[in-house]
Amino acid sequence: MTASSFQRPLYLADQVRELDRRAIDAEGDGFALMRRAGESAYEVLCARWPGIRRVCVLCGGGNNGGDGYIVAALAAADGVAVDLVALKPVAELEGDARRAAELAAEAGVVPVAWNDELTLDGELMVDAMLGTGAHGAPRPPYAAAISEVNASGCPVMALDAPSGVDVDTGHIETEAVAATLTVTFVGDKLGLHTGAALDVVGDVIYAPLGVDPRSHGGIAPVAWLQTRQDLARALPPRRPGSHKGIYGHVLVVAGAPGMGGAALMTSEMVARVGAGKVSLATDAAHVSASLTRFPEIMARGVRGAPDLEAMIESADTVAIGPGIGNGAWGQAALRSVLDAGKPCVVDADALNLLAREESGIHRDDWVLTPHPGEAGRLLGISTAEVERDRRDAVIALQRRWGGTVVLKGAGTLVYDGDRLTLCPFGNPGMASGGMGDALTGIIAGLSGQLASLGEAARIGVLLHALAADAAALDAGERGLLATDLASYARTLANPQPVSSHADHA
Ligand SMILES: NC(=O)C1=CN([C@@H]2O[C@H](COP(=O)(O)OP(=O)(O)OC[C@H]3O[C@@H](n4cnc5c(N)ncnc54)[C@H](O)[C@@H]3O)[C@@H](O)[C@H]2O)[C@@H](O)CC1
Ligand SMILES: Nc1ncnc2c1ncn2[C@@H]1O[C@H](COP(=O)(O)OP(=O)(O)O)[C@@H](O)[C@H]1O
Ligand SMILES: [K+]
Repeated sequence: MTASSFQRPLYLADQVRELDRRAIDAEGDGFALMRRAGESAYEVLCARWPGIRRVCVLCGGGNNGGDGYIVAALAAADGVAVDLVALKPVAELEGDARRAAELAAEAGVVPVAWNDELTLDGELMVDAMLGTGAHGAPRPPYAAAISEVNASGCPVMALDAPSGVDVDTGHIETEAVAATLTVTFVGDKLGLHTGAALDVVGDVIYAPLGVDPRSHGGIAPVAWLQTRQDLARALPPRRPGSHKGIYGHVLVVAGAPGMGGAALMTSEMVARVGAGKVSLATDAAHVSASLTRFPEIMARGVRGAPDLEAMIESADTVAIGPGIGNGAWGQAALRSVLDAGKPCVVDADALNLLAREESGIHRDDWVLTPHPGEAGRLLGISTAEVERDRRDAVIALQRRWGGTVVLKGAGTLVYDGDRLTLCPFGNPGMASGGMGDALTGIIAGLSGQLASLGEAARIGVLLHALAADAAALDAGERGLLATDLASYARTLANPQPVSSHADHA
């Protein structure tokens, strides 16, 4: 896939430090960059908290602290009362951070050394304790200061990253500052957009500080942040002369005895995002409900392998997994699908069966959509290990199983062996049963309309999350159901205005 000009590149801490270094070399002055970091943070602060009277700035001993001293200097010069808590004595600061502290002193800011007796208050806390130079869990006195910031109950603006977050992975080892917003500098960081970090970053505002990371050749981003515009780019209006044969025939294999809901939710989504034809192979007991609810979907009860093989034969893509269980029905169905060698989207119980039974399988023409638990089973590691480094996990899954892997959960990652994309949309209302089935249907439904299965996975993840956001905007996150997504998914699958022949007459 070609790089979308809309997508924002994401980097690791070491890469951003290298970007900093190159920008400083080009400019010949590191302090100018730090000054711009402080200035842009202060601008964000004033826009978000206009008329603020009192701030508390906590500064660490490195350059992240330096950014904080600049913010403190600017606030004090503006007549804002500043309490500055220094985690390292100013006399021990070095380089640019030292210069920034001098600037704050000139503006009348008097630092107070951190001690456990301090009670933090103010209208706003500014977290300038740890940035890209942090390694491992926060050590004393940072750990205590982080707890104290969180206990204060004040809004928090984090500079570059909330202290305590691993900016490479989003992992939080012990405790991180819970920010209201994070202003991140020079290059945006992967770990601010996935996993546990999402609970503490607040709104992430990217401030490039005049540095264009893309102009610094040789530093390839580790991932790309999707944008809404990606949908319109991928899903142009349909050709007026279209017929159903060109948009793909998707077979959904889902719903072992007693699990018909998953089959209906998956196949409804296939149809709603515009597949040309949808068939459903399910347990015979679910057929009449399916026909009643969706007469457009060709539902058949599967009695044995020959039945299923015939249905697979006539399909372009197969989606398998939702509600297939781990019993005989599911095992036989998965075996038939894998033997047929058709492009497929594999989810849910099919992934658990794969993890249990298939040792050497590796394919290009499939999409696997594990949530972190399923991902752990596929890799033979724990869910916690998957979540500790989601990027590492999705890359390992793709290497092991091939194709395109979607690692679900907040900050969903999609990796096709070449490009890693991160979906910044979606909301906690999606933590409800059936949401994964909807995603499987959306990806399979798009597969016949896009250039590759990998693209169907990327665009499907985006569309699914945006549909959930639109639905949550209407009626809230709590109580959001997978079936609520259908009408929004349809709208989002048509991002361009629709024209009819009559318009051209
Ligand atoms: N001139 C530059 O390089 C620029 C740097 N910038 C800022 O500088 C930051 C990076 O600065 P640094 O490289 O000095 O790193 P940091 O300021 O992020 O952290 C380094 C300090 O934290 C301590 N530390 C590291 N891990 C710790 C842990 N787990 N527990 C307790 N203490 C720990 C180190 O001993 C050191 O004192 C960026 O995040 C950004 O905020 C920006 O001002 C832009 C310009
Ligand atoms: N907090 C969240 N933020 C964003 N997306 C979420 C969140 N929680 C769940 N999701 C998404 O909802 C879907 C849930 O899928 P899954 O866990 O397989 O559900 P189920 O098995 O119940 O169908 C995934 O696409 C996941 O990324
Ligand atoms: K910070």
